[in-house]
Amino acid sequence: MSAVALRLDNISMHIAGLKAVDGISFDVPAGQIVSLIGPNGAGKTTTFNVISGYMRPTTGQVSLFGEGVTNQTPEQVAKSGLIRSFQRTSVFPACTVRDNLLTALHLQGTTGFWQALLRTPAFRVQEAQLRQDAQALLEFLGLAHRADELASNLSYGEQRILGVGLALAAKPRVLLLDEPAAGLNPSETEDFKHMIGRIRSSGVTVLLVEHDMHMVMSISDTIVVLNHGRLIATGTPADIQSNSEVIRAYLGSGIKNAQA
Ligand SMILES: Nc1ncnc2c1ncn2[C@@H]1O[C@H](COP(=O)(O)OP(=O)(O)OP(=O)(O)O)[C@@H](O)[C@H]1O
Repeated sequence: MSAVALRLDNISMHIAGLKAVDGISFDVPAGQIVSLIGPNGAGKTTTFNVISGYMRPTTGQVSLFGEGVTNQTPEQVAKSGLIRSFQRTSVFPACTVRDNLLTALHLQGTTGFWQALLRTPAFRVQEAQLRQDAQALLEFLGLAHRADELASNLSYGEQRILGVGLALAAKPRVLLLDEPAAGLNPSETEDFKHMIGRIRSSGVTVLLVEHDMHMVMSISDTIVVLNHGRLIATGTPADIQSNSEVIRAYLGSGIKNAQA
């Protein structure tokens, strides 16, 4: 049996009297791509907010590789290895693609201000390592040919990929992706899909919220379906596509289009 990367145990989140999330429990197995789907207002973003420490749940526990992270701040959760990439791009537009990644990698660096100022040997060794890491990340993202371009000159799809690169620079064990395909054209969506596959192959567990059912059905190992704050189904893409409650609540007549 594979290890559990992320476990939600009876999570509820009441907001102004509304049960935005109502007693949900599910596991994200290590090394899998798991998608969280459901109609608008189902509670997906609220669940992400609870997992990543932006909201304190009304009830329940979140654990990451067996360690409780409920009620930790987003910074503490990130330190524990869970990084969230937001739907809105968060790149530095006036910096080159390479400098964006170097800045994100620097945030993980261990040498301090004085070492940097005095350019100590430790600083120079780390600097060389960061440049190598940035190059490896550029190649992983498929952005090596755009390395010296200003981020503001990238297409929307490339900026989204760079945004994920900034999250990867933090070396996550679990990556949360919020609607990665939103606003992407079909070829950008295809590129993004392949990149998510490469992220999984590199050993990072991925949990995503996504409305693009082509993407969800073709890349997910497991799908978790929410409706009105409750978990109504969990299973493989094939299970979910034939689940009558999910079809009624969400997939509806779009089921044919949802097939990978
Ligand atoms: N800060 C808030 N204040 C009031 N109500 C909220 C707040 N956040 C979420 N809600 C409500 O909680 C419910 C769940 O919202 P949530 O954004 O989690 O759904 P979602 O599944 O992410 O929807 P979408 O697909 O539209 O992003 C909705 O009824 C929403 O209006």
